[in-house]
Amino acid sequence: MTAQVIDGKAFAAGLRARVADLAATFEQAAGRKAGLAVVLVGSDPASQVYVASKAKQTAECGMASFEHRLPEDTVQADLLALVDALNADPAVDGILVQLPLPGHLDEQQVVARIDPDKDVDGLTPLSSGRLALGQPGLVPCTPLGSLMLLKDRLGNLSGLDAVVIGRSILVGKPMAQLLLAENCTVTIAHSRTRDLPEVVRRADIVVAAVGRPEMVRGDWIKPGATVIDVGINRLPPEAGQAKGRLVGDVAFAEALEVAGAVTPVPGGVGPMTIAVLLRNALVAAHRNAGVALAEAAL
Ligand SMILES: Nc1nc2c(c(=O)[nH]1)N[C@@H](CN(C=O)c1ccc(C(=O)N[C@@H](CCC(=O)O)C(=O)O)cc1)CN2
Repeated sequence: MTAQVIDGKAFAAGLRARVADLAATFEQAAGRKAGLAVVLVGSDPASQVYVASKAKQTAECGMASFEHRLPEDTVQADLLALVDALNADPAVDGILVQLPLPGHLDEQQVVARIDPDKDVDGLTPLSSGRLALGQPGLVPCTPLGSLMLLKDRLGNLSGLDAVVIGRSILVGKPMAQLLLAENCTVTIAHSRTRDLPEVVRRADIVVAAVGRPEMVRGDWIKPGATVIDVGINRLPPEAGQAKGRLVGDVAFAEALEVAGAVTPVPGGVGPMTIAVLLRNALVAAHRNAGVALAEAAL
């Protein structure tokens, strides 16, 4: 039987609609809009597209969008000064610095400078610590979006075997923490993992976040498993085409033959990333303004 294709685009649209409803209620209660600031340094083409989408979707949800585009040769001190100014701005509830930053900048220092109460990316040391300790806080967008898709498909995840392939700060590590908090038995696999296919074959849940096109093959997947593909890789263009095809880290057609459910690329986890960012910005706005929010509604 063919696997269910998990429609992240539709799920993200539903989440954005809920955010928009609650953003309007927030504006009534707080007497101002919730505000999200996004900082882009340089001209990476993919980052430009993501930042433009973030600004557009923020405004569509009825929140204030503050976009800061800085030149490629921006120095660390100037970027830190902008973060400081956004930290101090009462109209800004959430701050996101688009990653990756140009190589000459110290990413960790920039992220750590963000006020944890405005850390809608969930990447500051305090947010990471809270997640590890099981304390409430803001959680990185892609892992939280992936968890929402998993819970929507599977309900209770308790006791399931989960393998996360990749150990990045942005996805792999927080994803593993979230699955652990749901009482999964979690394995984090990475480039040095021995016999990766065999490790993956044991998993009821596979989260692939390695950045290697179609690396996870169909015969690695346990029959009926739920596969979340976080990879977004552009293949070289075929003859006569300007752009190459987008593929994930999972061989999608092969996975469809074995898995119980699988996210497509595009249209799976990707759209959830921005929808969860808007959700996090709204959560931060409520906390910063002292307005109550039933977070379960999101
Ligand atoms: N500070 C951050 N930087 C980056 C993050 C992040 O969460 N915080 N994530 C990624 C990029 N990203 C958002 O920033 C992002 C990636 C993908 C998508 C998306 O909707 N993808 C579409 C396909 C888009 C295309 O055609 O290229 C999909 O999968 O359907 C949205 C946001 C790295 N940086």
